[in-house]
Amino acid sequence: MKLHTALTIAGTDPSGGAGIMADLKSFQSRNVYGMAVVTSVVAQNTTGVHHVEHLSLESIEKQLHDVYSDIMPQAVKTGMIALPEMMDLIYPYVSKPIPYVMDPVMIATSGDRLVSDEAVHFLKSKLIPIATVITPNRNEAEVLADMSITCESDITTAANRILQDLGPQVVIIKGGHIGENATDYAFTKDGNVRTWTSPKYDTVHTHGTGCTFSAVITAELAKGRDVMDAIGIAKDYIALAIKYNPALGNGCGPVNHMAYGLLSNGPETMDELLKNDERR
Ligand SMILES: Nc1ncnc2c1ncn2[C@@H]1O[C@H](COP(=O)(O)OP(=O)(O)OP(=O)(O)O)[C@@H](O)[C@H]1O
Ligand SMILES: Cc1ncc(CO)c(N)n1
Repeated sequence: MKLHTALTIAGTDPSGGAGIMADLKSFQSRNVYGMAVVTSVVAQNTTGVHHVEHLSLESIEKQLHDVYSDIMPQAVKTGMIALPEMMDLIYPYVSKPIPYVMDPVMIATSGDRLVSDEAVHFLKSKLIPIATVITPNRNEAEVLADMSITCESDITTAANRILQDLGPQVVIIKGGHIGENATDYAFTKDGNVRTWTSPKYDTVHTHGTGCTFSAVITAELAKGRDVMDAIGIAKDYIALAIKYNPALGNGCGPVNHMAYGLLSNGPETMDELLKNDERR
């Protein structure tokens, strides 16, 4: 059976809610073969980040080499890349001609900082310009556009600044932290704007929502799906994952990666899987 392939380059979460663990769960749920390069080992759980250890550049380089020299991913995403030197090293790999989703991770759901100021500068000058899609939340968009965002028109201004000054193909400003509903706004380089809205669930269990959302987009792009369709699937996936969260842990708990597959009539029916098998 032929499977599409996707790679995440990010930090870890031993409690399974965010980072690489959330990415691999998302890839798997979307029937994509997931691969992972670890940048930093993070001791964290639903209550916060408690310790961070960055892997050596040598280790990251060897992991990247082992993936790309053997199983070429059809799409790649980056999450927590804490240091500018790591970005330098990752740059040639994410510049390959496959979709690149960059989640500009800066701060964990718990409020803990995950990357240095210098790394944010590098993110803007190096990685964002070559990204297919970037997925900042409100705070991250404020840092990237260098302005505060308090209303819908600020979102448009910030997105246009990001597109013009930093140059990704598509910027999605996520509305998890803005407004009464959870509305996400996508702006493309060629002037298209689209929004997706779901109810905003009144819950603390949103640990790893950003990682999950961008990982589902990556999985769909790996299948060759159009960016806007990929975002629509990711939006439905995250809304159900939050709604049916398993209420785990003592703090901000993780989301439910099984909800979308169980509850939606997604395209990956058993029939389709079998048809793919026959085509092999
Ligand atoms: N309470 C909520 N109810 C419904 N959807 C939500 C809620 N919170 C976030 N979302 C959705 O989850 C996705 C991720 O957005 P969010 O703003 O939480 O990202 P983030 O802050 O980067 O996540 P993280 O906490 O992992 O860093 C978006 O599609 C957003 O609209
Ligand atoms: C490793 C990692 N990446 C991203 C986030 C953001 O949620 C997190 N908490 N941990």
